[in-house]
Amino acid sequence: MPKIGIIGGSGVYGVFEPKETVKVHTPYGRPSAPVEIGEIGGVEVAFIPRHGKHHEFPPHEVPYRANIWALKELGVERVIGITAVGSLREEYKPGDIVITDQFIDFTKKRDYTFYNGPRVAHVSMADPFCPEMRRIFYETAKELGFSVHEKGTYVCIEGPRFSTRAESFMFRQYAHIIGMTLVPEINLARELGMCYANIATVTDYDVWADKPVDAQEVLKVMKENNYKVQELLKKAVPRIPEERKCGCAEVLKTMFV
Ligand SMILES: CSC[C@H]1O[C@H](OP(=O)(O)O)[C@H](O)[C@@H]1O
Ligand SMILES: Nc1ncnc2[nH]cnc12
Repeated sequence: MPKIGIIGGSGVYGVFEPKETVKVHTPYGRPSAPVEIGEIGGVEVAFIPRHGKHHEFPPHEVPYRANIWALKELGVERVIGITAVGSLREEYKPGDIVITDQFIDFTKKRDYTFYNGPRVAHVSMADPFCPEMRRIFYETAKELGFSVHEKGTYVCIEGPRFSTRAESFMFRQYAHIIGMTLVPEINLARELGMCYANIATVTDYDVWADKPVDAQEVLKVMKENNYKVQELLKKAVPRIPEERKCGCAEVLKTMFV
């Protein structure tokens, strides 16, 4: 059973040669695509392309609950979310990698929880990312010589449109990177006691800089930098300890009312 699950974002459609493809049905419908099972550096891993095999799910229609539920059902304990993000700061440059450590939620109408009653849960989100995985990804990216940021606050917008200049200016006051998919993927993983880490690749300077971002630019830059994500996963995944000492699952003890 794979203990590590990877959710690939825009431009990331396969991170290994799958040994098996599993069709999972969940109480929340089907995941974005059948789950691919394979190996990275000798470690069994499950993979789901977030937007579907042919990028058919826009960010606000991704079946986030089904994706996380399917991974959980397959035995996954740690989720690695790969995302393409815009930069809100000069020093976060296109091509850089960010090991996100905080987020701000500006989404509007998604399915945020597995607990819509009668069971009620309030999950702690103060430190939402797995510290064990974050350390491993940061150190490995540095070893590989990549330009990597140890921290970054990700503001998640509803999309599918990009921001206005006024919105971007506001987001710049308190976040470093911007995307459309971290929420509610991370909330849902945490509600099931899973670890979550985000490897974000910067693709553009959003709309505050001279040239406003467009989708073609995001996909082009992501394609050019895909090898970094592949190399990082290849080297870092085998370093993730099987036994979790991070405490991410501790939230389950206190979240139910
Ligand atoms: C293709 S442009 C916008 C699109 O790219 C990012 O996707 P992901 O986070 O899944 O890599 C962004 O969040 C939007 O969904
Ligand atoms: N500038 C941007 N805004 C929102 N999502 C993005 N994904 C990649 N670049 C983005």
